[in-house]
Amino acid sequence: MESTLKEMRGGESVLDLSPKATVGGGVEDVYGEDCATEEQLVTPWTYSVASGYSLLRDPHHNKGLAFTEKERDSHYLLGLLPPAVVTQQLQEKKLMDNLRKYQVPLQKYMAMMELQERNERLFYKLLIDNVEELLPIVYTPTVGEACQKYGSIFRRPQGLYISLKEKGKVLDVLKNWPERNIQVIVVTDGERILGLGDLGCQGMGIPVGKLSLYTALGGVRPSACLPVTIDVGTNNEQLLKDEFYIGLRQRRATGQEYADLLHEFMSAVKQNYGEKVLIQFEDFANHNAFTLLAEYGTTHLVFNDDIQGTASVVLAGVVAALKLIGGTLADHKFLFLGAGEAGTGIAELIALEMSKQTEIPVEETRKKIWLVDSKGLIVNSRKESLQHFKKPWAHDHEPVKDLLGAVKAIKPTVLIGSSGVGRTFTKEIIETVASFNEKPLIMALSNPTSQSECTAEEAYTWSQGRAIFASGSPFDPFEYNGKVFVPGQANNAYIFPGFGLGLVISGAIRVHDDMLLAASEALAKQVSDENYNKGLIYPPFSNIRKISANIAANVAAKAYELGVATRLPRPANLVKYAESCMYSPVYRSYRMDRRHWCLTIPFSLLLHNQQRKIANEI
Ligand SMILES: O=C([O-])CC(=O)C(=O)O
Ligand SMILES: [Mg+2]
Repeated sequence: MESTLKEMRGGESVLDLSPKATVGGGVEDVYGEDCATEEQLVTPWTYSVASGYSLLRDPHHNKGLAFTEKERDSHYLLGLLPPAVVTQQLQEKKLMDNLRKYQVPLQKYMAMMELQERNERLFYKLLIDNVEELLPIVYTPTVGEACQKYGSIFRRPQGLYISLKEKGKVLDVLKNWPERNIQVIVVTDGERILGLGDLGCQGMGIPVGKLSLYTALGGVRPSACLPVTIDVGTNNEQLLKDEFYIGLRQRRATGQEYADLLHEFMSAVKQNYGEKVLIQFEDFANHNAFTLLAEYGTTHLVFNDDIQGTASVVLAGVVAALKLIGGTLADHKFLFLGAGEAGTGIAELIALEMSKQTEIPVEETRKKIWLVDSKGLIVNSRKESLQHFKKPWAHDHEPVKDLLGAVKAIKPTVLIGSSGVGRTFTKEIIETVASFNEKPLIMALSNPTSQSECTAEEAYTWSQGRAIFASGSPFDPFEYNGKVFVPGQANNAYIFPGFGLGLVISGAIRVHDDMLLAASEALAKQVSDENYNKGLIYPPFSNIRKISANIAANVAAKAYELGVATRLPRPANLVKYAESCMYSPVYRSYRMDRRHWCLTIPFSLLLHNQQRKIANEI
């Protein structure tokens, strides 16, 4: 009985004893049952959806004008819609026409959020079919501005808010979420949103945006995704004074109080969803990001996107770029501006890959990699005062106070910006790097666009068209001396959706560095000669579902190899399996059929009785 209740909730049921509509089977039904959780394997073979007015208000099932005459008749919709019946394609065309009329990206963002709340399938259809155009709207850079203004643009809450007020009740808060079969959680505490700093509770835009990409780019069902914001206060004075601020109006809790709330959250997640739910940490400040990953990496399925996802995507770009700049990984010398989550995470994964390729110990390969932070080059004489995650990067060298000095002293072949501070790759710095490299690899990773270390135009112009350039936020193609250069987007969006899908389909219970290398390798392999000819070191996002399936397959294969996969037996063809598991946003047809109706009613009654029983127990 208990399982029936779970299944019906997982099956998006509503408690309604009026005649039920059933949803015809489709690929994603198979996904829900075959690829989701064990419990779902026994899901009743009919889903119930709301009818009438509530069906039009239910974003999971609403199709608007695309409801057919038959569906309108059988689902009590007659008169509730104007007479025209249109296809999903026509709806898509109209929405794209409307979106393109907005001049301001934030208006497009708000229109997309409204669509997500009104008609989820159409939202994902639009996003998947127009990914290159819409990614910068629902994701970086526009999502950054949306977070900054979240208090004013806030309409309906999305995701789950867990604040200090809920201390001791976090499990109850999780139970308030309507979906039961959660596979991926993205959680932030809002302290370091992109390169924009502490945005407190308004950071919610990030987990919401990342999870939209989990579905659109990685094919994880929307109902299996849970965005969470942990609100422990904010140190952002402007927000604390803002009358429209939506979060706790207090300074950030730290130390034991912070650790206790996080611990309660992590325990409640495991208790409520089991050990196969992926918890992705996003945009935590350095001091907490490393601690949380170390603390929960051995007990939970956790992944830090800023440390590990960014590392994997940048390693893929560097490996792909070798075709253009020549040499092996170990032939290159790397210099980073920024020694936080992204910088040290990328550095470590590059050192690890170098070590695997050369069989030289990682302690040695690290010496090819240099990092600069706000106090200058990280060198041995600074070791005592360095934060623990910077210590492995302290090499023998005399002190150097800034990036320009470090560029001159180290003479890197690869320059990577991960400091969160915009416009720090100056003309002099790029000209200096270009003076001793035929083809310097320059990666300006900080987000959003305002925080990028340099623009695409600057990188190409100041290197006289010789730089291989990629950036965290998107830049338009740029023409220099008659040649069009297309900058690649070195953004973890290439990695996390496929990476997460790989964990989900294999039922992995732990993340391992080798899986990050596997994801990276799969991504680098997707770059074609046509891409290279344009100076690209990443494949276009328009192929992202295929890329994600390949990443997922490589990650899942590694999970099986490492013995951390629980979904047995291992599917023979993991790429095909990953593809077959992906959510499709195409509308499902709803039918009314006596056979189903008869079967649906008893389930509903059982559910109804079960709910009543629970209510009595409470
Ligand atoms: O969200 C993005 O675009 C990439 C990312 O994780 C960050 O900058 O923190
Ligand atoms: Mg991030």
